[in-house]
Amino acid sequence: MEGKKDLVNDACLMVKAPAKINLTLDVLAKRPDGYHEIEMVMTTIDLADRLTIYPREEDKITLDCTVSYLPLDDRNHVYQAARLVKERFGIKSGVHIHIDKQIPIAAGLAGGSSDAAATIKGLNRLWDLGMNVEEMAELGSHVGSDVSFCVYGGTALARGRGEKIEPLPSPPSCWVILAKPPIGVSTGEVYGALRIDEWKEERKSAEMIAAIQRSDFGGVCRALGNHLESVTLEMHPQVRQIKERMLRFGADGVLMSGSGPTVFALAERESRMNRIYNGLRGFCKEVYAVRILGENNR
Ligand SMILES: C[C@@](CO)(OP(=O)(O)O)[C@H](O)COP(=O)(O)OP(=O)(O)OC[C@H]1O[C@@H](n2ccc(N)nc2=O)[C@H](O)[C@@H]1O
Ligand SMILES: Nc1ncnc2c1ncn2[C@@H]1O[C@H](COP(=O)(O)OP(=O)(O)O)[C@@H](O)[C@H]1O
Repeated sequence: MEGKKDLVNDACLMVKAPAKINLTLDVLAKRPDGYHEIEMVMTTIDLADRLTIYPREEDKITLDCTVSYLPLDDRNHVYQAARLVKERFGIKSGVHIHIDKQIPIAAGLAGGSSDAAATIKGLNRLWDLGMNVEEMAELGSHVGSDVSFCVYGGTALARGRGEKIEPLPSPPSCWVILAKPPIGVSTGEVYGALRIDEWKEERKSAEMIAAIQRSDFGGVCRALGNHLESVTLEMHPQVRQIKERMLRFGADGVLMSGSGPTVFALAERESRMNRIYNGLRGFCKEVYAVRILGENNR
């Protein structure tokens, strides 16, 4: 492995990068800078990439990854995050970062954003930079809109273009069954196809926050909502088929995450989780059953 030749020693640091799901995603307005003003409730789940960070003497950032189809240069969010930390703090040494990729890519689960957040948190520890969570979230927002939330983790309301974070309590404990159809979705394309002038969809974030605060699982299921869902459903009819199948197998609530195409079902009981998981497996290659991760990990 070329990147590991000049490692300082065997000392390395491991950081977990969990995926997120959107319990809500309300689009409020299109902004002059091209982004959309949004409100969304997100929570991290127990499906995670793992990063191993090796210090190196040479002033260079190198990456390797368990999957072959991700770029390992400055197009990778991990590279961008590491470069940003080095620039901000004037660090003259380097790192090699190994990415153990478990989160599906371009899936609406913020895999790349979570890797970037884990890189910032890991380098903060490795180089003893003393950044607090707010400072790391601010730095991360320059890599992507979802990176700030991923720095906080847990459950939170995200506002602005996604970078203004207010932590929330954890939703009631439940199973999350995820199914990703074999298509990748471009977040920019989905936002771009929104016809915001004709927008009449109900906003769900306030109702979701109230249900979470009451620890009301039924209320959480009723408050699920995503304004990007109809756009992606129109582009990819398979997403609707997965939703229908999940409901038929007994899901308590079903929604597409982020810009998609991953769809998740919530289930309180393990028996339901098993039914949904087994019912989806013959239909879709990528199916996961995981738990919500809980409180934020500040
Ligand atoms: C939709 C969401 C929901 O959590 O996630 P994913 O589906 O990507 O996981 C996020 O809003 C995605 O965040 P992220 O993936 O970090 O987006 P960015 O890289 O910042 O932006 C990609 C593109 O999406 C559009 N964009 C993004 C965020 C936003 N509030 N308004 C936008 O219009 C812009 O066109 C931008 O160029
Ligand atoms: N470390 C990374 N992991 C995943 N995708 C990455 C990474 N770095 C850059 N990307 C690019 O970011 C895009 C979005 O990926 P991802 O974060 O997985 O999806 P999403 O924004 O839908 O949650 C992909 O086109 C991918 O090539």
